[in-house]
Amino acid sequence: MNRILVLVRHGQSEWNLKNLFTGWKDPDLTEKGVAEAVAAGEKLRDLRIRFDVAYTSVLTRAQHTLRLILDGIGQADLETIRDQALNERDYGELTGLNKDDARARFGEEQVHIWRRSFDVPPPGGESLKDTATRVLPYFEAEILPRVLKGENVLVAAHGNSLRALIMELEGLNGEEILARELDTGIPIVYRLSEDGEIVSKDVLKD
Ligand SMILES: O=C(O)[C@@H](CO)OP(=O)(O)O
Repeated sequence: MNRILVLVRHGQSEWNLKNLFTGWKDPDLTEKGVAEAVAAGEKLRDLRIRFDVAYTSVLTRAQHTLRLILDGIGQADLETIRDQALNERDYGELTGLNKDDARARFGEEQVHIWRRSFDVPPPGGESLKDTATRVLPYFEAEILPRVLKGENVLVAAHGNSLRALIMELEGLNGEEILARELDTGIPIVYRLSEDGEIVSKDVLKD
């Protein structure tokens, strides 16, 4: 089996647990997040995919998730490329605020718009559209060509940077992608055709 692209959001982070806007801040995984990453590795090991390369962001929670997965599948020495292009969406001035406190302060609707509209950025931060503008050129230049030449590629990244990738891969519009919530530590396994069409997609949920 080749031309496999696996996308996995990092396991639960300390700031996910505290319900804080995280963005480019760098908390590590919680115990639950570690267990999620280990479980993701077990599921991938059962599929017996041998990866040719892995990509991740420059943030600890994604790198730690990737490391646990690679240990789990017996590929701890796999070539790993870390790039800021795969970082979480920058939440600007919301970074570090509790999401419930932000709703109380700015109103439920405004916070929903900041979190889940396509092109309205939070103050000082990136919209999903802005995130896609940095993630997609990197994906198209670095990651996709390796899949299309027949390699198996693992990407461990973040809720919103992966949304941008999924939007492109699945041809979704801004509204459709925002309705997708990505679970922490759940691998999505795509097999692509030579021209980048999706041949199959499996979400490795229990
Ligand atoms: O806080 C964040 O950086 C992200 C991901 O945890 O949150 P949201 O789901 O609100 O976009």
